[in-house]
Amino acid sequence: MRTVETRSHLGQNGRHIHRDGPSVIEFENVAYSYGNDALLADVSLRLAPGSFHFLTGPSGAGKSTLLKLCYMELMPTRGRLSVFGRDVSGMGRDDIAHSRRRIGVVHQECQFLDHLPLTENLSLPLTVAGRDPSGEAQNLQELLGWVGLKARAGARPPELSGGERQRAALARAVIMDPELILADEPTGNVDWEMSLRLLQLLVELNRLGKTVLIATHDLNFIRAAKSQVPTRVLRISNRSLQLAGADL
Ligand SMILES: Nc1ncnc2c1ncn2[C@@H]1O[C@H](COP(=O)(O)OP(=O)(O)OP(=O)(O)O)[C@@H](O)[C@H]1O
Repeated sequence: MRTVETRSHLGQNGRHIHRDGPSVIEFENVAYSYGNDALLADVSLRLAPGSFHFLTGPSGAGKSTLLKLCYMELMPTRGRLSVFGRDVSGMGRDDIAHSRRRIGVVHQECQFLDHLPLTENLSLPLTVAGRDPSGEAQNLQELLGWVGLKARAGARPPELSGGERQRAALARAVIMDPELILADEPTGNVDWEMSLRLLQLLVELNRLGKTVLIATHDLNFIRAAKSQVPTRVLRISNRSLQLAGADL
């Protein structure tokens, strides 16, 4: 693991995190409905800076929906949601875009531009943010090394294995040095060895001070994380959030 190299780039926000500071995310009695029926009702949750949380629950319970609320892709139907201390209901488009830059997202299905090599795919968030990727070449190389993909820098996404794509997705999610990482089933398509490798990367990011929220069905993955880092496991059940039992 190339911890030292990576710290120079990824520790920038982490170093300043006060773990007892304002919540990164706070749900207060939040409800969300796609149609008439409430999918989530009365959800209250606080993610403290630097905390590591899992979100679990049956398929269709609303895990991805809750992550989308955190990323402000969806807005609560009822209740109050604050992201980095700001009530999302008062945010305009620019505020949302600004807050999103502080969040790195790893999706269930990694979306890449298939015609571009990996390095260019990874530097897209920089371009979107108006930064010149050529000035960040060193950071890009460090990130590729950190996720073990230096040798694959010129490969196009369809040439990558499932595990390589997941690690590339994680590298892309953290290229802007986010304070919060949201991962939706990051181990969905990879074997156990690769799951552990991804876990190691996520734990390392958390040790650099980043707040981590992972939605997963994979109880073994959760158990492996619990042996390495203090975590809280939340379960969506009956449309609300509960702390999972000590069996996990
Ligand atoms: N855009 C949408 N419009 C209407 N219903 C939706 C929409 N997105 C999701 N749903 C429904 O909301 C419910 C929760 O979906 P969600 O993806 O949040 O669950 P999940 O817990 O992440 O599931 P899984 O573990 O299978 O990924 C599902 O019944 C789903 O069909």
